[in-house]
Formats: sequence, structure tokens, C-alpha cells
Amino acid sequence: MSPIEDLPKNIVLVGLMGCGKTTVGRKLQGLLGYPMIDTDHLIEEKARLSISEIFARRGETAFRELESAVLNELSAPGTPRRIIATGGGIVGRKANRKLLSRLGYVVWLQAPVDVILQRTGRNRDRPLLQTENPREKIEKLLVERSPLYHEIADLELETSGLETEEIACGILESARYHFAAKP
Ligand SMILES: Nc1ncnc2c1ncn2[C@@H]1O[C@H](COP(=O)(O)OP(=O)(O)O)[C@@H](O)[C@H]1O
Ligand SMILES: O=C(O)C1=C[C@@H](OP(=O)(O)O)[C@@H](O)[C@H](O)C1
Ligand SMILES: [Mg+2]
Repeated sequence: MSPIEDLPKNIVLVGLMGCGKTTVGRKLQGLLGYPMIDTDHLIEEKARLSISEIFARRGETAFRELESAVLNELSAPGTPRRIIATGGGIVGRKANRKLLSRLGYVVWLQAPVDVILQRTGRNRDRPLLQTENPREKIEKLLVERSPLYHEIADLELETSGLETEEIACGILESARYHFAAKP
């Protein structure tokens, strides 16, 4: 596989919780050997609290403020190219969508609701899903957010049934094609 350095932009992963942004981001890092950043991890470092603690102690609005602040920092000019995994709700704000579009090649990772439920049911670190009916919540978020992901996506990828390595390789192949077609 040829190196990513020929790609002119970051790779940005968006999509609902459990679609594999963090995991595929790590896989891309492994394949390419250059840094992967997860906005949720930057938020946790900044707040010195876990995502669940931020939601519990400060509320979702405070979390969204931190998320926008981190995205602004990542958008500063002159930063080296990276793989950026985002939190599923980052597309909620219009200003964030604008920054994400500018930041890189945006990949929307998708999965059916059943698969998302299965993948996210393994742990309790997603406060939005700590409800009586997580399926209903995922369905609602899917309806609300799908047009927002679509608005900024350069690539839309269904991930169910695919290994994370296959997804990462597919992203690289598509990104190369995209930038070759549009230098
Ligand atoms: N393509 C995949 N196939 C199987 N399991 C996956 C796949 N992508 C992610 N997972 C698993 O689903 C869970 C959620 O993945 P994660 O990367 O945290 O998603 P996100 O960051 O989009 O919320 C993790 O346990 C991860 O190992
Ligand atoms: O969809 C959301 O609003 C959220 C998704 C989470 O990230 P992942 O999509 O990586 O799970 C995390 O940012 C937070 O729990 C809120
Ligand atoms: Mg994640």
C-alpha cells in the first residue's frame, strides 16, 4: 500500500455511535503510521473528566461547547495531516459542519440500528444511550442526523459485515481516487 502523504487533506470520520469511528480511526493509524485524533479523547483531556462524567456533572450543552472548542483547535492552520475520529453528535451545529468539511476528506460510517445496538450494548460509556429504550433513541438520532452527515460526506460507507481492516483499506482507496480525480 502506498503512503498517505500524497493525500492533501486529513481523513475525518463521522457517523452515529457504534459505527466504528474510533476503531476504524485506529486501524487507519496502524496502516498509515501517522496520528489519529479522537475528539472525545481530546474533550476528556481538556475537561479532565470522562464523557459520562461531563454529561452527568455539566450537562450535554457543556459537552457540546467543549466539542466545538476542540474542533476549532483542530482546524487551526498549519497542523500536520491526521486521521480525525469524531463523536456522533458533532454534526449538530452548522458551524461544526462547516469546519469538518474544510478539515478533510469526510467519511460517513454507517450501520443498521440492530448492529449499532449490539456494538454499543457492550459498555455503558455513551450517556445518550443510558435510557430505557436505546433502540428508539438510536432510531431518532438516525432520522435527525442522517441529512447532516450526508451534507458533509465525501464518502458514505456501510460497515456491517465488514472487518475494520477492510473498512480502513476501502477508505484509503476511495480517498486516493477522490484526490486523483480532483487534484
Ligand atoms: N466493522 C466492525 N465490525 C465489528 N465490530 C466493530 C466494527 N466497528 C466497530 N466495532 C466495535 O463496535 C464498538 C463501537 O465501535 P467504536 O469504534 O467505539 O464506534 P464509534 O466511535 O463510532 O462510536 C467497539 O466495540 C468496536 O470494536
Ligand atoms: O452521538 C453522540 O451525541 C455522542 C457520541 C459519542 O461518541 P461516539 O460516536 O464515538 O460513540 C460521544 O461523543 C458522546 O457520548 C455523544
Ligand atoms: Mg468513538
